[in-house]
Amino acid sequence: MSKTYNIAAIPGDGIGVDITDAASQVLNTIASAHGGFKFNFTTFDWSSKAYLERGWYMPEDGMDQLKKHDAIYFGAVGWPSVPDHISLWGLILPIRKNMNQYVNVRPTRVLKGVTAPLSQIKEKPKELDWIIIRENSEGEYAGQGGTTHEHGTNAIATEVAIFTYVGIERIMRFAFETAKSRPRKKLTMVTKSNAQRHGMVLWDKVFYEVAKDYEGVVEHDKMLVDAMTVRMVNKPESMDTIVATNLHADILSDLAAALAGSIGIAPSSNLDPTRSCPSMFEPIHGSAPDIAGQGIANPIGAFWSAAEMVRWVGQGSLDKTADQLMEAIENISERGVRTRDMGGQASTKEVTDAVCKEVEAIIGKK
Ligand SMILES: NC(=O)C1=CN([C@@H]2O[C@H](COP(=O)(O)OP(=O)(O)OC[C@H]3O[C@@H](n4cnc5c(N)ncnc54)[C@H](O)[C@@H]3O)[C@@H](O)[C@H]2O)C=CC1
Ligand SMILES: CC(=O)C(=O)O
Ligand SMILES: [K+]
Ligand SMILES: [Mn+2]
Repeated sequence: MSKTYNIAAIPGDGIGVDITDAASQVLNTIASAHGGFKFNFTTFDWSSKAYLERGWYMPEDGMDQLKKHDAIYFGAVGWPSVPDHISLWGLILPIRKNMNQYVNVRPTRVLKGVTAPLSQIKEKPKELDWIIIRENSEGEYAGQGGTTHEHGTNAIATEVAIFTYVGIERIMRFAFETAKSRPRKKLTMVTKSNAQRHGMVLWDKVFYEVAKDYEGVVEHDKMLVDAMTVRMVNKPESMDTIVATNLHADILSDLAAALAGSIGIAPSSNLDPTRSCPSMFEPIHGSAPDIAGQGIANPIGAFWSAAEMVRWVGQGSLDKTADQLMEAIENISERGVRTRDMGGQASTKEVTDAVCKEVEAIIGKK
C-alpha cells in the first residue's frame, strides 16, 4: 500500500521559486522510483510579490492551513521592494515560532565533487564534517523591543534578546542527543558570555547542567563566538556537533557553508521534535535577488533539505531513500554537473534533470 505525504510548499521569492520547483521534481522522482510512497504538494503563493499586491504574507488562518500537512517545504523569503524585517516577520519567523520549530539543524560537510575554497580544507575535505544545532525560537530573534521618537536623532530602539531556562534546556538536550548519535560523540557550545552577562551566562549554566547527564558519553567544550570563527577556519577537524544561539548559529552556518564550498549547498531542518506541528525544510540561503530569474541557482542545498524531509517524514522507514538521494547529488557533482557558484557552467535545470536520472538509476538498481 502506498503512503501519501502531504507537503505544504512555500516557494516564496527569488531563487526560492526555482529551487522549490527543482526540489519537488526530485521528490516526485524519488517517490515514483521507490514505489512505496508519494508526495501530494499544496503550493501556497505567500511571497513578497503577493504582499505588495494584497498587503499580507499569510492569511489569518495560515497556520491552521499549514498544520494539516505532514511537512513544509520552504524556498526563501525577501525581496528588495519590501524591507527585510517585514518579509521575515511576515512569513518565515512566525512559522518557525508558531509551528514549535525550536530546533534548526544545519549539517555541513564537503560533498564529493565539491572544492572547498581554503587550501587547508581542500587538501583534507573529510575533516570538515559538522552539524550545527541552532536555537530557533528565542534569543536574539525573539522579536522583543521597540522604537520611540522614531523620526529624528532622538530615536531610541531596543532589540531585546530573550533566553529562557526551558528554551535553553531543550536545545541543549537536542544537541547532546545529536552529538551522541554521531561517531565522534563531541559537542562544542558557542557563547558570548564574556561581554553579554545575563542571557549568555544562563545559556552556559544550563549547558553545564545538561552536560552532567552525558558525562563519559559525550565529550564537550565551550567557545566564545569570535574565537569560534577562527577555529572553524583553522581547525575544522577539531569539531563535530555545534550548538549556538539563533543569531550566532545563523552567522556561523553561512560561514560553514562557504568553507565547505558554497552557500548554495547547505540545508536546514526547522524541527518540532515533539511532532505536534509539521516541521519545515529549506536551504539555508535566501532569495538571492542578484541571480534570481537567471536559472542558475544551485539546487543542491534544496535537494539536501529535501533528503532531510524524506528522513523526517519517514520516521526511520525512508533513511535509505534519503541516503540514495545524497548519493545521487554527490555522483552528479563529482561528474562535473555543477552550477557557477561551484565553478561549473550548468543551469539549475541541468543539475536537477541529472540528479533525477541518477536517483532513478540508483533506486532502480538496488
Ligand atoms: N530563510 C530565508 O528565507 C532567508 C531569507 N533571506 C532573505 O533573502 C534576501 C537576500 O539575502 P542575502 O543576504 O543576499 O543572502 P542570500 O543567501 O540570498 O545570498 C547571498 C549570496 O549568495 C548567493 N547565493 C545564495 N544562494 C545561492 C544558490 N542557491 N546558488 C548560487 N548562489 C547563491 C547569492 O547570489 C548572493 O550573492 C534578503 O531579503 C534576506 O532577508 C536570507 C536568508 C534566509
Ligand atoms: C533568516 C536567515 O538568515 C536564516 O534563517 O538563515
Ligand atoms: K531559505
Ligand atoms: Mn541565515
